[in-house]
Amino acid sequence: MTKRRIGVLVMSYGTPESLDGVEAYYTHIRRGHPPTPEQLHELTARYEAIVGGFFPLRENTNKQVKGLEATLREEHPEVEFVCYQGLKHAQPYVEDGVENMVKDGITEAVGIVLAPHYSTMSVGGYVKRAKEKAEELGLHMSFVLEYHLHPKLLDALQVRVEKALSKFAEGERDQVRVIFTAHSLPEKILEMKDPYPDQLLATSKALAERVGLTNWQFGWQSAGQTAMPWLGPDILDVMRTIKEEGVDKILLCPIGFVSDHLEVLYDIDIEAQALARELGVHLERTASLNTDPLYMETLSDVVYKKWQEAAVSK
Ligand SMILES: CC1=C(CCC(=O)O)c2cc3nc(cc4[nH]c(cc5[nH]c(cc1n2)c(C)c5CCC(=O)O)c(CCC(=O)O)c4C)C(CCC(=O)O)=C3C
Ligand SMILES: [Fe+2]
Repeated sequence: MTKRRIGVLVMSYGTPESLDGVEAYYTHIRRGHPPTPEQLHELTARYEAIVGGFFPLRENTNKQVKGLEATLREEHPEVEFVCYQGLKHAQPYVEDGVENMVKDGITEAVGIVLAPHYSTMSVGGYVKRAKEKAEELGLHMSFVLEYHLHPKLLDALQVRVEKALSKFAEGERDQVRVIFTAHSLPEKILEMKDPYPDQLLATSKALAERVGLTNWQFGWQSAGQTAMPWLGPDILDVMRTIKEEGVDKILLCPIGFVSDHLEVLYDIDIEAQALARELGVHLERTASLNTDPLYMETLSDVVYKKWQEAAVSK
């Protein structure tokens, strides 16, 4: 008997294939408007500083998709899960992923984004595109919208916070200010009652409680350079402010990201580290989740539950 096949559309931001591809990628992020030469130069320089010949997010996403498929198959051998990639700003695009499932004869699928916190602008954007394509092609799809308090996700993050804290001298750990961070979004999301800030705070609080942190706060990172206001405070400003208050040990914990990429390897490891040196601050950051088995199990768990829910309601 052939097994029932279930498609899983695994969505992620996407990254260029090469330095030559940065312009097309940036143009896609800017909804078809090419960047100015200065903007292109600035972004290319940031990639050059981290890539060393390859783009880490591409490899990491490939591995996460494979890891999720392996975990789903191991945990649920009675059916056959098949994972497809759908990227927001690079090929294979979200729509390509949906089309590939249909071409392979998939008739039921679950979509999930490699980002644990829901916001209309980010996760909502991926889901809207996948839904539209699925409806057009007659594919039955349901979507995981968030998993920011999943116990296994929190387990994985807790281990990382504890490990990073152990890099500070034993008697100094209670002086370390832990800053949980995520990608900033335009402030206008607040008017739309977007759940993003609250979900990020919920993950932060859950972790602080598990680790027993009393000395922590939340900060936004990687805000865009546009005329409209973005959510703040920015972590670079937070670092300056708390240094003035006497804090000289900081741990950044980027809970909004699940992979090593530009915002972690450049915005934290290069930009924030340079500021830390300037301020005389000892700065550490938690390791990214990448293919941590606990993260793969988190994804597998929420995908399976969503598929079951959809199968029952059909
Ligand atoms: C919420 C959010 C996440 C997390 C959730 C998710 O993962 O979806 C995220 C992740 C990422 N963002 C990334 C890269 C970029 N994002 C940009 C621009 C923007 N990001 C935004 C939001 C987010 N971004 C927004 C509102 C903009 C303004 C333009 C727009 O309205 O869309 C720009 C343009 C230049 C700049 O502004 O720096 C770049 C290069 C990469 C890939 C890194 C790599 O390749 O290693 C990743 C994982
Ligand atoms: Fe981004």
